[in-house]
Amino acid sequence: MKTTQRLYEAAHPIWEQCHAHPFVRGIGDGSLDLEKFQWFLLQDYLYLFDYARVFAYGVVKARDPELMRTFSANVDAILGGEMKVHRAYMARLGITEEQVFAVQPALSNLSYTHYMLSCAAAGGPAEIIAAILSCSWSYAEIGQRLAAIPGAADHPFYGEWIRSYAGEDYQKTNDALVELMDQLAEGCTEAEYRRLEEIFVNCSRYELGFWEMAWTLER
Ligand SMILES: Cc1ncc(CN)c(N)n1
Repeated sequence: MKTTQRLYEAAHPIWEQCHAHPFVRGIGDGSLDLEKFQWFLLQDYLYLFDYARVFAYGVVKARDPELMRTFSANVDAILGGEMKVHRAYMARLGITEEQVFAVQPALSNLSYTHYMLSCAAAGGPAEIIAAILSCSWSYAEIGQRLAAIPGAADHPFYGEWIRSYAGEDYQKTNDALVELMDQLAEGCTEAEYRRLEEIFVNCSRYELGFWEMAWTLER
């Protein structure tokens, strides 16, 4: 069995809780409170800077130039790609970048990013990909599932969010990360695999916590 298949199965019950979370369901049926989405957006914008830093650790730690370029391209894809959608929503809501930086990250957010950063600092490229993969992959799956709901991707407000994560660019970037995880884990021992699984499952738990943070407006 592929490493990523094992990881997926290990985190599957948590991912199903993410799909069933009222925040995610609310995006899908358009009923989500704007205040909750706005809080999510602010927290997620802050989150993405640290998420990009996790990839930046990969640039530092990769020995292979091609792998270095892959990590670097992902830093770019976050700062210049995924965050564009956030900036578009911020413009629609009249929020400036300065206002975002004045917001304190919620502890669920801070704990998540610091966990990823500590895994990246202590580990190598495989641990780094394990730390970012549940983030990238779970959103790819959420985007696809929400886009399959009739009319959801055309919603005048939440449609853009759904289309961005269900879209080809995001899906392709995620597919490449899934493939990279399998490549980096090739030939690893069972103990090494267990460490990757521990990181992947913990990050999935943090993903669920992030939805809850936004839903409860955790300060
Ligand atoms: C918390 C979180 N997790 C995942 C993603 C998708 N990159 C995100 N934007 N934010």
